[in-house]
Amino acid sequence: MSTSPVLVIRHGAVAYDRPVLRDVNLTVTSGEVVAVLGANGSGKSTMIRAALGLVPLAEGEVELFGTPLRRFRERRRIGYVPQRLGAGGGVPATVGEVVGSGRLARRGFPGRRTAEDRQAVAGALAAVGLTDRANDPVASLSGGQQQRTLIARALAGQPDLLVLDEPTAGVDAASQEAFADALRDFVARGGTVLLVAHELGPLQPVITRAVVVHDGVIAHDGPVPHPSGHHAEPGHDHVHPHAPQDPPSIWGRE
Ligand SMILES: Nc1ncnc2c1ncn2[C@@H]1O[C@H](COP(=O)(O)OP(=O)(O)OP(=O)(O)O)[C@@H](O)[C@H]1O
Repeated sequence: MSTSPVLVIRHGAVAYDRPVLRDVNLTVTSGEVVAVLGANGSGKSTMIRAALGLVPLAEGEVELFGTPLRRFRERRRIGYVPQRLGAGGGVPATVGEVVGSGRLARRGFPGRRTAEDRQAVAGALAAVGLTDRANDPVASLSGGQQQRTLIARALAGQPDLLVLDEPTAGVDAASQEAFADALRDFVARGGTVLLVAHELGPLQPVITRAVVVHDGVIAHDGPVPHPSGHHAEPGHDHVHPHAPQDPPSIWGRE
């Protein structure tokens, strides 16, 4: 199996109105499932968006599949599911249509739908457990199901790298298990995954490496750190404001 770098960030820095990321160095290799963890506002989303060229780097460089970002043209090799994007949004599309749109980059112009397209869409719907909802309007689905629709759209494109920003936020436990299985299957077929998460939950066994972002720098890169104290309690959702005496945590929301 090839272990070539899929994504490299070297000395990456991003600033909006103020610096948000500094000297980020990250290499994701083929077959890895890397979780980006860290507190609210630490820079996790910014890091993956910069890696995809959605946010400009103030310093440093990015390579995707061995090609510098500015010369990278094989967008279809990447499936990206952004954070909290309501797939419904008043668009009267069905689940099947939204997932089918994930095939567009793969089609030539004028782009007829092929048997392969149909198969990929069916496989992606099955992977996220939404086969029986294919003909329903996306707007009629729950938030978690809409999130799964977007994951299926990314899977339908049969990317080599799947980048997901909080894919399981607001998704129930059974769906998280189904998503973990879908990821396993994706990696078994040669895929690589980079995902942002607050809680790993059922995803934990699938994760091969964790990167913790703290205050705009990578504070840990290695095995998944174990949550400690009350952060480890089931159901702890990390959204409460911490009392000043709380120990600092690199795990949850502060
Ligand atoms: N487009 C933007 N313009 C200005 N500031 C931004 C922008 N996007 C993010 N920020 C700021 O950059 C910092 C990092 O944000 P980012 O979304 O990367 O954090 P995060 O770790 O993903 O947080 P969360 O867990 O809440 O999603 C935050 O202070 C945020 O307010």
